[in-house]
Amino acid sequence: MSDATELAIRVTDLTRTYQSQDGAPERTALDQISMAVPHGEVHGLLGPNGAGKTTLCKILSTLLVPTSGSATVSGFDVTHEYKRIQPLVGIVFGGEKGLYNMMTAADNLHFWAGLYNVKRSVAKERVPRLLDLVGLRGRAHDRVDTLSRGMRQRLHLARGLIGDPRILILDEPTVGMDPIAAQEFRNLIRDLREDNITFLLTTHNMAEAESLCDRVSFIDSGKLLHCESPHALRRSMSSRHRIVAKSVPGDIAAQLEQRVDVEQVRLTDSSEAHIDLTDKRAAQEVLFFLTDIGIDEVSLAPATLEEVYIQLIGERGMELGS
Ligand SMILES: Nc1ncnc2c1ncn2[C@@H]1O[C@H](COP(=O)(O)OP(=O)(O)OP(=O)(O)O)[C@@H](O)[C@H]1O
Repeated sequence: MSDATELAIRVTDLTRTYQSQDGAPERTALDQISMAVPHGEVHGLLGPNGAGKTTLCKILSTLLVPTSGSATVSGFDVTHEYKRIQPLVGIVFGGEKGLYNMMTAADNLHFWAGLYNVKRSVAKERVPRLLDLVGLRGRAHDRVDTLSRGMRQRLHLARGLIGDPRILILDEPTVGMDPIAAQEFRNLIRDLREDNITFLLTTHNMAEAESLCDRVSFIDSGKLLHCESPHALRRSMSSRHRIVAKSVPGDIAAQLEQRVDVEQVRLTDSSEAHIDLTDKRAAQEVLFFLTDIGIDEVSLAPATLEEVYIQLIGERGMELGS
């Protein structure tokens, strides 16, 4: 057996192209991507519109075949052993796909249980349990078109779990949810981690990726740019050095702003000063200076994942993936 069996997902030199209509050149959605995701990891797929994230999710859930290269899920090849993969993988696509509006929440889950070959007796126990898990037991007998968008997303998650998957692929699962519903959804994912489910999560929400993911892969124009923990990425990729200090007097803030290596000094509502500097050395100097004059609530703050994203991908903005 190959070492791929130790991994939930292994992708090797994976390329996927799409034929275009009207004789236009074919489009390369994934360009020789390689990555490995161990069991139990929450792995984020980040990148701009058209980067290739959904294409990767579809290949791993055996909805699409690769053009070249290979991918395995729990050691099974997506092209040749897709029947072994299907029972292991749950898919949750954001938006409207995958639920039948005219059917009730419970009937939708029973329907999908049938497609996943879940025994009736098992489904009878599992459907109410999953509805409970996603907070929809009270709406079990309501038609899907009477549920709010956030509720439908939670029902999507229950649908993704109906086959008792080992790997759950979530493609923008919180899109369109209000902040509370999205928070509850994230809490659910944290709870599910306890069951050692592996998650592949596509999101444009950097705070979500930062709070949920063990590691993230940045994809841009079908290529993998970086694959690291959010924390490591924030530390290694950031060219920004920010000092956060409490109770900085106005004259000191003004004095710091005069330094050539200080980009900006911003005073926040919580009486913190955010001092952005051009390099690490300058940051250390300012750090020493502040502690010297008795300001002891002072620290270096790494960039957020969102800032790293903008740094990596932002400059090309809307051109990407077009
Ligand atoms: N069925 C298709 N036919 C032709 N081209 C496609 C098809 N599906 C996707 N593409 C193209 O492949 C590229 C990658 O698309 P994909 O949907 O994988 O990106 P994405 O990263 O998921 O984007 P988004 O964040 O907008 O959902 C894009 O250029 C897209 O236009």
